[in-house]
Amino acid sequence: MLRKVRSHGSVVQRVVMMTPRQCTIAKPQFPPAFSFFNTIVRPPVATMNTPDDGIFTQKRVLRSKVKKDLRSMDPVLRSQQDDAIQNLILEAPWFKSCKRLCAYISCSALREVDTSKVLQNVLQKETAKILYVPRVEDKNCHMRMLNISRIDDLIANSMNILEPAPLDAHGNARQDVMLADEPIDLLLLPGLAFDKTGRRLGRGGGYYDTFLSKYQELARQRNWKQPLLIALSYSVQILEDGVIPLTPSDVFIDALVSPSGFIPITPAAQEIIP
Ligand SMILES: Nc1nc2c(c(=O)[nH]1)N(C=O)[C@@H](CNc1ccc(C(=O)N[C@@H](CCC(=O)O)C(=O)O)cc1)CN2
Ligand SMILES: Nc1ncnc2c1ncn2[C@@H]1O[C@H](COP(=O)(O)OP(=O)(O)OP(=O)(O)O)[C@@H](O)[C@H]1O
Repeated sequence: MLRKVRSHGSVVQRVVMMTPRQCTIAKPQFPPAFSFFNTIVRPPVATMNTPDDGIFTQKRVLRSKVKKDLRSMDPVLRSQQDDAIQNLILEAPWFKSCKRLCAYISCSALREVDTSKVLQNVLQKETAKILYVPRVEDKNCHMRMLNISRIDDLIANSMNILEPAPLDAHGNARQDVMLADEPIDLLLLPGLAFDKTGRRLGRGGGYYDTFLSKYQELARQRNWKQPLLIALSYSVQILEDGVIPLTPSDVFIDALVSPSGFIPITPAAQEIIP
């Protein structure tokens, strides 16, 4: 949702992100320096709660627990796990051969698995890969995946997550993956918790589940091969099977990359193991 907000005397448009049970109005902030290692400055928030049903409460409780575990993770261990996960991806045949992919821009303040090395590799001209990254449009869990060709194409949104502006430096609309003529082969997904049956707990915005179900439908209509859905996970984020509450719109992942290796879940993921 775009809201006009008065900031130091001038009116600026800011994207205000809404989680399903909570409307959060972020105080305007000046964009920080562009960096993968951005930190979140939490603004004071106005909060509006609506009644919950049980399963969403269970999800919320689990999110809080995992966020706490992530915050208490030793930074050295975290950095080692970031390297291990990214090295596994960079060496994987399914990554090397992939031509078009969607990936998230990691936010260290959210304790997300770092994607900076992977993205740097993808954006080298020699790899000739086409990259799409998320941009929250904030209407009905609406997120688009837009094409970028340089890290400098990104600016911080109200949550301090880097994302592309809809227009590039020449004023041309960036390509939206939903309007592309060719399919993506791979999606690298963030998340708070995962299990080895393919369940994924996101941050509660419904952005990824909504996007994934729409993209899967598009691929079905066009007779395209479905993209591999591969989530990146610290060891502490892999929970016992069945512990993650499930709601009807949850989309299952194909595989996990954790510091201890690639964990295939679906037949599609088994097929790509050398
Ligand atoms: N790096 C990255 N980019 C992404 C996502 C993501 O999870 N990671 N998204 C995936 O959807 C979308 C953005 N959705 C987001 C949803 C919540 C929060 C967030 O900061 N949540 C806080 C709690 C906020 C609150 O409850 O008011 C948190 O998780 O601590 C960030 C992004 C698109 N881009
Ligand atoms: N395909 C969809 N279409 C419409 N709404 C959806 C869809 N998927 C999820 N939602 C809605 O999004 C909200 C959040 O869902 P949920 O708690 O499962 O999110 P999440 O999996 O944690 O987040 P994300 O999908 O962003 O990673 C719910 O209200 C859910 O109904």
